[in-house]
Amino acid sequence: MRRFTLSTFRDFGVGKRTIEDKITEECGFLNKELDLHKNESVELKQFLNVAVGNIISSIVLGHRFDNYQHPTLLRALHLAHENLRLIGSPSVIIYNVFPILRFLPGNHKKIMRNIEEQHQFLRETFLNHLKVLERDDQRGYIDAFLVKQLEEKENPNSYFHEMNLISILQTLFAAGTDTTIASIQYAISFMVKYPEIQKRVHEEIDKVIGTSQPQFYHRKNMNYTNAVVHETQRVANVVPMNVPHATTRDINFKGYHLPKGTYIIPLLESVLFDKTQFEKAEEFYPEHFLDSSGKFITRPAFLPFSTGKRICIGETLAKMELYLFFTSLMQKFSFHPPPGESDFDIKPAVGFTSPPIPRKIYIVPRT
Ligand code: HEM
Repeated sequence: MRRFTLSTFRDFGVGKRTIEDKITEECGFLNKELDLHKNESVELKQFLNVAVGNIISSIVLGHRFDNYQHPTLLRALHLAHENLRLIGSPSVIIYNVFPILRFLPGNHKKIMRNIEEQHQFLRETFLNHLKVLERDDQRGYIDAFLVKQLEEKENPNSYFHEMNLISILQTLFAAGTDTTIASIQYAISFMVKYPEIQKRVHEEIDKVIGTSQPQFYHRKNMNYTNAVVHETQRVANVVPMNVPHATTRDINFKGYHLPKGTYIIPLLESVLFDKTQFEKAEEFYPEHFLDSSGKFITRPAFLPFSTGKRICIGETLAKMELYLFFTSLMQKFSFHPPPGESDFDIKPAVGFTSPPIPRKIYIVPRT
């Protein structure tokens, strides 16, 4: 399924201009929505939800939702995000350690109910596709999966069955939206908190891109902005517990014997905040990703997408979304604390992913 998903993502333009065109198109819609709230204080999350949700919709369904209030998209995103919050809640962490507690009421029961509702919802809305499937005109991931399912219908062991498709859609909506939205929220929040960094990003955009549409190829000349985006991902650490893994054989790690099957939680904080790798590890310091002449440099400990065989499959897509949404928002607007608030704290929410606790931000158009 991982291989099928990666190759189908490529067929539908991930890593190519086609997906870039979809993202830049969505940047335009997002800017228009925000423009309706210029010189107001708003929570950005509601707008970013739909913008990023529309990119996943374009890949899986083959179309975006025109209306930023569209109930189908909002419901799909709500169900996906609520469970990510609940999975990281204290009662679920305790339940994971002591599964005997499953008989007691608590968030673990709500998660199961949500999953059931989500499956039902995805089946009713997105799989309506089946009725109009055109083998030679596949619109997105769902069509590609359904064509494969038809091809393999004589194979009783095929992985291409409805339950797998529903689970994949559920995963893509959860993993592919919440993390990216949280990262863009952090990027803008850091601009609010550090106006002098915001000013440098604006200056670079004006110099390199001017008033043209930001494109991914600009990134090679956008050293400072690129460093800001990387530093955002490092400090934000939006998947703090990573995804649980297990040892596939007995191993010896730093003198500890870990038998095959040992449950491992590889905390990304151990690399992202490693003081031997980042000189001001606890601070927001874009210079971590710049050399002495101001050129962008990568760092080996920069692993927000994890590493190894199960590294995030959405890395290429997420990097493009993060860079393009951030730059085009910054091209059109400047971001400030709401009038009368001088202190702008950025606090992470508790959950499996860790977005900033939503705060209102004052939006000013750049003329
Ligand atoms: C800033 C955005 C993102 C971050 C920080 C992020 C981070 C991660 C991390 C840390 C993992 C765990 C890897 C491991 O098990 O070692 C992961 C897995 C995964 N991510 Fe992402 N991700 C992001 C965006 C996306 C997007 C846009 C998609 C899909 C469109 C996606 C789909 C997935 C999937 C399906 C997995 C499971 C892969 C597997 O187990 O084989 N992610 N991600």
